[in-house]
Amino acid sequence: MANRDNIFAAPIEKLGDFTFDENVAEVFPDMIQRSVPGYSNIISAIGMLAERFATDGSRVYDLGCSLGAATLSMRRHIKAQNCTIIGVDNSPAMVERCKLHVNAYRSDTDVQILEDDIRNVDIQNASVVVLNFTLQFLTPEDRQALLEKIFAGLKPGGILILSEKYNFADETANELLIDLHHDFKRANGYSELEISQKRSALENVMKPDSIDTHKQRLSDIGFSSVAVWFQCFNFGSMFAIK
Ligand SMILES: Nc1ncnc2c1ncn2[C@@H]1O[C@H](C[S@+](CC[C@H]([NH3+])C(=O)[O-])CC(=O)[O-])[C@@H](O)[C@H]1O
Ligand SMILES: O=C(O)C(=O)Cc1ccccc1
Repeated sequence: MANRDNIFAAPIEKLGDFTFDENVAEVFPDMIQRSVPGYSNIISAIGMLAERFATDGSRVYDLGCSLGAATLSMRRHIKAQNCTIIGVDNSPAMVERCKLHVNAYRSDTDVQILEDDIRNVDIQNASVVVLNFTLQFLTPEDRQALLEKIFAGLKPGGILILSEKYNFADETANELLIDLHHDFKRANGYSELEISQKRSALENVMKPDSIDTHKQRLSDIGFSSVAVWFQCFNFGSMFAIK
């Protein structure tokens, strides 16, 4: 059984910014499952998309891989020969645990896990790039630069899978979708205090874009076939094909 997330359960006097430290890594599977609507479905579908898009001898990137859920889903599905999956995360606690998960099984598809900032990682010969709830933690300028680098490193016909929390220009819609997300968290056992303290801790570090901003930015960079393939409340996932 994975450890239960009770990080924000007791009142925190000096609430700092949310970080992916040891405590978060320890409870991460429980936290993400109870916090992100559709997370398991998205992880499964990333495997299915990787199976379709991974090509022989290419690289597959999982940027902000945390404990490697998307990496492992892709490794299970990929049939192409001589692919390498490269998972990258800058949290030492996440990377340490991710390596344990990856090394628990052998597979034909090689997996390398790197402790690094995704802004510094070289992207080349890529058939699939995954940003599963990672882009939202970068500044707007860094989001643009990273997506340009991904576009340049993708092979023609390669796919970017981009999952994010969204905001909505219409204030009524935005508030309703945030409320529904909070209902989802309540239904998964989070208290009002946990919901409000986590919300405050995330305020400075995670600034969601709208679906329109994402689509426009991807099209401007040169991606074709940009589409939202999943949405539940204010969370969703897009693909963009080069
Ligand atoms: N600049 C950066 N460089 C490298 N890693 C970073 C950076 N900024 C944030 N991260 C890492 O991005 C991950 C975001 S979690 C991804 C879930 C995973 N994709 C999953 O499919 O389970 C999403 C969430 O918790 O909402 C964390 O592990 C950070 O350390
Ligand atoms: O919990 C939330 O409110 C979220 O927005 C999702 C999330 C999940 C895990 C770490 C950070 C944010």
